[in-house]
Amino acid sequence: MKNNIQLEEAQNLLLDSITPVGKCLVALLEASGRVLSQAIKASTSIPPFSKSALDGYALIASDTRQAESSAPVQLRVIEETRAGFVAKEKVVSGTTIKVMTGAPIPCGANAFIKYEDVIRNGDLISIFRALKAQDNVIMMGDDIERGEVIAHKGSLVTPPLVALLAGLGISQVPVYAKAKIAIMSTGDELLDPSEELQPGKIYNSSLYGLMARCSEMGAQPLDLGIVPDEIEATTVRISRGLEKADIVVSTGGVSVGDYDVMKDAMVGAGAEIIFWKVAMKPGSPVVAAVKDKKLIIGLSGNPAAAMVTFDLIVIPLIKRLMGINNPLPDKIQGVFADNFLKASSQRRFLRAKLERKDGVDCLKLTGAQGNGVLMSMIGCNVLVDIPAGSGPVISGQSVSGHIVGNITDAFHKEPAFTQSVVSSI
Ligand SMILES: Nc1nc2c(c(=O)[nH]1)N[C@H]1C(S)=C(S)[C@@H](COP(=O)(O)OP(=O)(O)OC[C@H]3O[C@@H](n4cnc5c(N)ncnc54)[C@H](O)[C@@H]3O)O[C@H]1N2
Ligand code: MOO
Repeated sequence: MKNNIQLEEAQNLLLDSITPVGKCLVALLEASGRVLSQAIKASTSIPPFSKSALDGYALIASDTRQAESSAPVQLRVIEETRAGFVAKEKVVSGTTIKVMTGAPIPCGANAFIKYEDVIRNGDLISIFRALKAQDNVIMMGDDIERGEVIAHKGSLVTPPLVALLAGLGISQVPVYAKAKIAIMSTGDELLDPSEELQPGKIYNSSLYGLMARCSEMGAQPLDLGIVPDEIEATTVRISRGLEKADIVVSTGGVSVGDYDVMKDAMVGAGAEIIFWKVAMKPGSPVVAAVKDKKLIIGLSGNPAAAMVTFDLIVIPLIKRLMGINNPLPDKIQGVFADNFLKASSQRRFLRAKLERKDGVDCLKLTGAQGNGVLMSMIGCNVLVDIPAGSGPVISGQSVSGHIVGNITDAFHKEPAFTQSVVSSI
């Protein structure tokens, strides 16, 4: 068992020991947010035929070579067609077919002219300028060529990709299966939020927060509930989790107290401890074990510490399980926009929010940084990484951080809506 290792070593040790879960085919809408388990090749072009970019007339460009404002060329209208229909007639020299936007190019034609640029009189149109072949034609394959790879294995299925897949007539999408993450919270003090609060007890916040995080990641959380601080009960619960899930995550019981039973329970369940303690604050007592190639990760009981370590250690594992090639959080460099005066002998992760001001990426603390303080997880999208042995961090100092949430808000100037305050009920 390794002890007190660096975060990067912990991340890599765990990432190296897992492979993506299975693959499956899902309906198009269900694929949104999932990861492709194979590359997608276009079996058809988009558009599948050349078509008109505007409402107008299909013609042969060379027929208009002599056209001038003072000497228009006249063409005879022989048919009308529109999107969804194929013209029956062929355009031959001296003729034209009226079209609506999106109509397939009629046989014989090679350009379109818009209504506003012609004068129609009976079945004749007058054209006052010369056109070139392909003018106003959206060519077949303009968007996607048949045979083109439109998305690679490991790509995230985003809404534009859903649209492209639909455009190619793909209704079932090959994706990685959802990772199943079983989560339990240990602690004799814990109550479910549905229960009445009792003296000395607290509500179990971590279980719900971590399960919600799993759902947000597109994984499937399995609720293993609250477990008392007893080795045997915890062992049984770990084993139950291992039967059903790809990873088992627990909170609490990882420190050195008399009731910190997690390591013993992991061993009791037949797992081998990989490491205990990571050189970071919060969340240092995290413990990881493996049984039959499945990981069990014991996070610290302090709610914010549990969430921070979940983001830095467990989420990359979930991403890898679901086929994402680069699962570690992206890094960002920014200007610290606060004062954090506490010197730190340990490497410390501060909950912060990215705000772009006058083109500068500022990292502003989201609130108090105590290991149990959950409020500052709200709005936190970056964990500022303060190296071990640092003195106070002051405003204006350059810092680096790990992106753990949605940072698009940072680029919006105004809030999208007026926020109303909701009191707890
Ligand atoms: N002698 C030492 N004591 C402690 C050390 C140490 O190094 N030496 N480390 C401290 C640090 S740092 C942490 S973190 C904790 C880790 O302890 P545990 O993982 O065993 O966590 P617990 O003691 O079970 O809980 C800590 C704290 O969080 C509350 N808690 C626990 N679970 C939940 C939950 N699901 N929802 C909400 N709140 C929860 C719990 O009541 C405690 O207050 O050890 C320190 N001690
Ligand atoms: O390591 Mo504890 O999780 O710092 O709060």
